[in-house]
Amino acid sequence: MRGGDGIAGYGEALRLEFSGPDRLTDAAAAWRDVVARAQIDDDVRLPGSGLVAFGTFAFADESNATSVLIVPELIVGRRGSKAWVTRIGDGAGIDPVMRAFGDDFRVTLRAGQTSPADYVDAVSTAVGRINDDELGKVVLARDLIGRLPAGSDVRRIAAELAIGYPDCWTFCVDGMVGASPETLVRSEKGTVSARVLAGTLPRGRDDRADAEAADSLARSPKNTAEHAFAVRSVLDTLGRHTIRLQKSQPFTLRLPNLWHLATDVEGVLHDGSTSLDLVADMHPTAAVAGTPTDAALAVIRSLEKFDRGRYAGPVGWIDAHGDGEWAIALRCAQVDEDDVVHAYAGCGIVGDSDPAAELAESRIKFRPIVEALA
Ligand SMILES: C=C(O[C@@H]1C=C(C(=O)O)C=C[C@H]1O)C(=O)O
Repeated sequence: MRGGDGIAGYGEALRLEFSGPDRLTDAAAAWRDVVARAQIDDDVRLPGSGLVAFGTFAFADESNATSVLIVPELIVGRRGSKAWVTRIGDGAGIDPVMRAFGDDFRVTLRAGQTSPADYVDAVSTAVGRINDDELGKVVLARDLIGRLPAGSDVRRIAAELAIGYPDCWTFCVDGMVGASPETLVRSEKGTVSARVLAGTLPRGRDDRADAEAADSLARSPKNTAEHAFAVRSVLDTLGRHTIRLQKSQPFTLRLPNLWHLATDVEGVLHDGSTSLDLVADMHPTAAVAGTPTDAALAVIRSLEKFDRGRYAGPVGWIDAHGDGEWAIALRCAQVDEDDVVHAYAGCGIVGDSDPAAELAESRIKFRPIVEALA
């Protein structure tokens, strides 16, 4: 959901689970099979109408988290002035009734497997490795943990995020809930687009300080270098699937909690890839892993003490044409079946990163989810 437009599913008509290094290509193939066997009646013909699966995928090949594609029994969608209902399989029996939110809850998150001091140490070690020329950039994250009262209504968290962060993509799929400012890829009727982020500064305390923050972000060699890595990785991959690939100039994107450096990319699909094929090829980008990818993933494995689960993985939806909208799962938390909440946030580390500043930045990135739970 973004800016009031979006799709919400009820029930589960089909649930497909994936894991391991081929989880994304397996999902792309499985979705082709599902579509080939489906009989679809869609008069609305808008992005998100007709047969749709929602998905959330683990970040790492070796993760213990399951990756899923879920086809709901009933979907309610809205885009601009149009709204629709899609019924799937036996969904004919379900009515899209409004269900009141469950009880209000307040949860405080505390440090998980990485204390703030551990994070500062990990960042220092990473800076050392970058300056030894082992790699150019690595994204290091830390985790927070908490527990919701039993049976809490996770929709409350999604609703808070959608209201507070209308320019972000708010998602809630299989307990993975968040509001991400960054897309991995969107495809719609042959046009492929992406919003790449990397480079961050906190918002200023007043208008003047805020304008200065945006200005210094746009001029900062550290942030522009970090941003360039992320844009290059997206252009390289999308270049294989598109023609007329264009990028905007980097611009400063204002969110309620911080400024990001952003670049929008758009091209014309030339090889019939579905949005999941593109996701499979693009993940993980330099925005959430680093560069070069393999060296960055090795540093993440050695310095992060936890399984990222679906954090920093692709989250979104795909329709019967293969079109879809996939965000990178950031500013998010995973609510497990036992009501335990794991939240994650990370920062792109380059050669001149200051560990204390990165810790402060990660704190601000936690703010959307920490506040939505409070
Ligand atoms: C890794 C995260 O964010 C990423 C890292 C950024 C940075 O370091 O500047 C900015 C946006 C995202 O690409 C996160 O929010 O957890």
